[in-house]
Order: sequence, then C-alpha cells, then structure tokens
Amino acid sequence: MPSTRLTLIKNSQQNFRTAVLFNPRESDDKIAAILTLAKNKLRIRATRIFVEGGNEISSSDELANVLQNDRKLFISGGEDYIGLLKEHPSAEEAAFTPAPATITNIAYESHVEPDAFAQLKQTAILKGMRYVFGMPDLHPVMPLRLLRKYVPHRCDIRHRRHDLPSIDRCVAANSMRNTFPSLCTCQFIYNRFHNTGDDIGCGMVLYSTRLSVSSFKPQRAAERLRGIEGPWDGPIKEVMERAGVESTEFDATALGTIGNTIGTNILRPPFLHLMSPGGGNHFAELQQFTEILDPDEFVRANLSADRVYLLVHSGSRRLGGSILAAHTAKHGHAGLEPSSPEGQSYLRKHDNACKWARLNREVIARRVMERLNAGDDVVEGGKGKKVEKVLDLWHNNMERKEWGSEGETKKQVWVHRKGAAPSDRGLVMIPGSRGACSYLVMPVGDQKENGYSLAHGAGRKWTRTFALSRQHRCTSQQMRTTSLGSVVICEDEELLYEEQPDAYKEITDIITDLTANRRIAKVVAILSPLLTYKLRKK
Ligand SMILES: Nc1nc2c(ncn2[C@@H]2O[C@H](COP(=O)(O)O)[C@@H](O)[C@H]2O)c(=O)[nH]1
Ligand SMILES: [Mn+2]
Repeated sequence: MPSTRLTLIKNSQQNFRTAVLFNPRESDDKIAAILTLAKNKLRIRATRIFVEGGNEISSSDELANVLQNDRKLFISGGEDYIGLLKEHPSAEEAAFTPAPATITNIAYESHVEPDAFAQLKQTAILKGMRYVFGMPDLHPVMPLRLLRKYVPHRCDIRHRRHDLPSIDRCVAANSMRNTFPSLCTCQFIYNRFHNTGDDIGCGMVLYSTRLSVSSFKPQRAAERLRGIEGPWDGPIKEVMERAGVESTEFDATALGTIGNTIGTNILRPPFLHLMSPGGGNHFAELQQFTEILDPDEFVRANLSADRVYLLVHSGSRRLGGSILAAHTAKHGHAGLEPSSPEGQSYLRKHDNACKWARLNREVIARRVMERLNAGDDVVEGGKGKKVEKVLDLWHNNMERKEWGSEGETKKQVWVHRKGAAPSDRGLVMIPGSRGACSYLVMPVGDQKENGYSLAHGAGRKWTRTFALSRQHRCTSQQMRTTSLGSVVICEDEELLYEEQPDAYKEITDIITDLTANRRIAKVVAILSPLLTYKLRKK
C-alpha cells in the first residue's frame, strides 16, 4: 500500500503537531495503526481520531474516505473535539443522506481504468451524495495535479455477472498514473446542486432524413458539406426566442458557426473565443441501419431501413464553460442549496445552457440537411420537407427526479448526469466511434438499479496525447475513411488522430454489459456510419 502524508495534531493542544508518512500493511487495522503512530509521535494516550470540523473517524471505511495527502487528523486522548465544529446537516438532510453513498459499477466486460473508479469513490463522499453509478464507458480524464487534489482513493470492485455489484472495499492510494482522471462518464446524484462539468447540455439528437440509403453517395455528400463554417444566415434571434433561449454573449456566431459548435478548440480567432475546452469529440454523422434486432420496437418508433439518419452530438460549448468557470471561482467544488439564491441562479443558467445546446444541435442538423437537400424542417419554423426527430437526449445535465420503484416511498433527488444517457424516456442512442457502429437501445426493467441511466457512448480508451503519438502509423488520407467504408471530414490533422476509432473502447463490450450482463437494455437496431463531419476550416 502506498504511503500517505498526514499531519497528526494533538487535539487538546493544537499547535503541537507532526507530519508523518502513513504506510500500513494491507492487513493492518488502519485505525489502530494511526493511533499507534500518534502515540509514538505526539506522546499522548491516543484513543480518538477527528478530522477538521469535528467529525469523528471510527471505522476503517470512514478513514479510507478521508485518507489523502496532507490530511490533518486531530488525535484525542478521550476528550471531545476541540475547535470550530463544522455546521451539522439538518435532521432532514442527515436522515436522507446515508454516508458514504453507494457506488454501483455497471461495467463488467468493459475495461475501466482504476483511476476512474477512484473518482467514483471521491464523488461518493461529496456532501449530500446518495448514489453514484459508473457506466461501462467510464473513463478518466482529469490531469494528475487535479486528481491529486480531489481524488485520494483507489477502489476494488466485485464483479458478478447478473447483479449490479457495489464497490465494497476501498483502499487508499496515491500512486496515480501520469495522465488525467476526472470522471468523464458516470452519473452523480446529489440532493444538493453540484455542477455538471463544462459542456452543460451536451447530448445527442437523431433525425430521420429524406435521403434514401440506396441513392446516398458519401463522397459526393462530403463535397456538398462545404461553406457551412461561416455565420449562419438563418433567423438566429427568432429561433432562440422560439426555443426560449436567453441571449448571452456566446449566441450569434456560436450558432452561426458549425466548426465552432461541433469542432475542436484548435481553430484560431475569430473562432477561438467561441470554443470550450476539449470539445473535439462532437460530430454530425449520417448513418444507416444495418441490423434490426427488435422489429416491433423498430416499427413502433417509425424507423426505416431505407432512410439515411443524422446523428448530431454537441453541447453548449463556451457558454457552458463560462458557467462552470464562474461557479468554480466562487464556490469551488462545493454543492449549492437548491433553494438558495446562488442555487437558483445556477439552475437558471444551467437550464438556459441546456436549451442553448439543444438548439445548437438543431441548427447544426438544419445546416447539414440544407446542404444535402435532406429536409429542412428541423428547427421549428423551417420551411419545406419534414424530417422527424427520433430522439434528443442530454447526457450532461441535472434534473429533479422522483427516485424509487413501484410501491416504494418516492424521494425527490437531483440527478446529475456527466456523460450518461437518461433511461427513463424511451430509446437511447449509444455510438461507438466514427469507425464503429452505433446502437439504438431500449431500456428494460425498473432502471433504479442503474440510476435511470445508461452509457452514452464507448468512452475513451486512449488519451488524446497517446492517440496523437501514434500519428506515424497511418496517413491522414487513410484516417479519412474507416474500416466500415465511411468517409470522414476533418480538416484538423491533430483532431483527426486524436479522435481515431482506436482511441475508443469496444462498443460491443459496452453493449454486452448493458444487455447480456446487466440486463438493463435491449438492442433495437444497429447503425453504421456513412459520413462523419468533424470540422472544416471554411
Ligand atoms: N458515431 C460516432 N461516435 C463517436 C464519434 N466520436 C465520438 N463518438 C462516441 O460518442 C461518445 C461521446 O462521448 P462524450 O463524452 O464526448 O459525450 C464517445 O464516447 C464515443 O463513443 C464519432 O465521430 N462518431
Ligand atoms: Mn457529449
């Protein structure tokens, strides 16, 4: 077990303190080990341990939750904690919030980095947290320096095939690897507010188009998807008003520029100011159904194997980023009371960003469809050929929900999804990568055991840096087509490699976990990509 740097403080005389390296054996009783260390170093009769604020640590689980480098532990010889007590939760909150929250791992076949589990664990000890779910596309992304600050734990997971295992054993660790973590794909549930990352409102919309598969020529369509990077000449103000989106400094050009809305942060000014960090996995993709596994659901959803479908993945870009930045500057990573003025203000901004992101996807779809003469009635008010929206789901957002199965007393909770698709409103699209199939699934069963959520993609297997480091293995020309025969439009060389299909996990593993292993979804149909639009510079 790696060592943890701790400061042991004599509770009754708090200027009497010592820094120690805590390095117990796996088999040691950790509480007893801390008390022995304190006895030797502080020369006191050590019997009780407190953390700053007065919470007493009396079990190894509680200790595991707080063990991290530079943690201050107050050692008492029997007396109560001396010092400022942390504000205690209300009786209602205390009753509602078992500690620590339960963590459920949905992955079985899918590979999940241990660091990502460490983050689930860290999420579980946030104030007010009740349940945390790790979806099979869970992957870590935060840089190490942030990880060290927020993520002290590594977790072991019990795997059983047919039930959803909870993480039952946690060991402290500080040997984090030299890249990333932050939970990119998991679902957080708090009964308080917490922010949902920077791309608030990110999600996916699936449209049917008027194009028939038999006459669709990907290369020809790719030629026609030009000249859509500049400002949109559509009625921005009007569509925003109709969608109830409040105007912000990020509006006009953001909506008018497809590269900025689905592209990367590499573009130069005047586009740069519209970018939000790390947005390079957004895309617009034309797809066709290649397999129908549940014909009844397929017909019920009014789908057709002869049609080309358009999937758009995008979010609130720089608008969401600005909300996160303002929130973090003021509140750090603390949650907010829903009813507080700050909570209300965050919620208003969050809701607006979600609507903005949804409208953004619609405008992207409309522009793509206009170029391909595929139907333009995407945004309400568009003229002419009707197209149908099959689904439109946010996977980075927060919503209030009644939590509980039939016959149980329902509880009101805040569901925070960070890269998880809601599974309580019908069909869900789970794409793999631009070089893999996408799965249209229907949630089955109660869904409470998986937090009313499913995976929303395959999740990254490689960091962007690692993906780029393999640039020599394949020419950019080769990168612009896929093994499925589809065409890729991406005029940014780095992005082309960063987003290569191999950078993502196997989508079939994710789907097997959700279906055969966990039995929380069934596959309705499988789609294959025809043409993926990532970015054009003009
Ligand atoms: N069909 C495509 N799927 C893709 C592409 N790029 C990424 N992806 C998948 O989407 C999710 C989105 O994840 P998020 O965390 O960014 O919301 C990702 O996990 C991939 O599985 C693509 O070009 N085409
Ligand atoms: Mn997304």
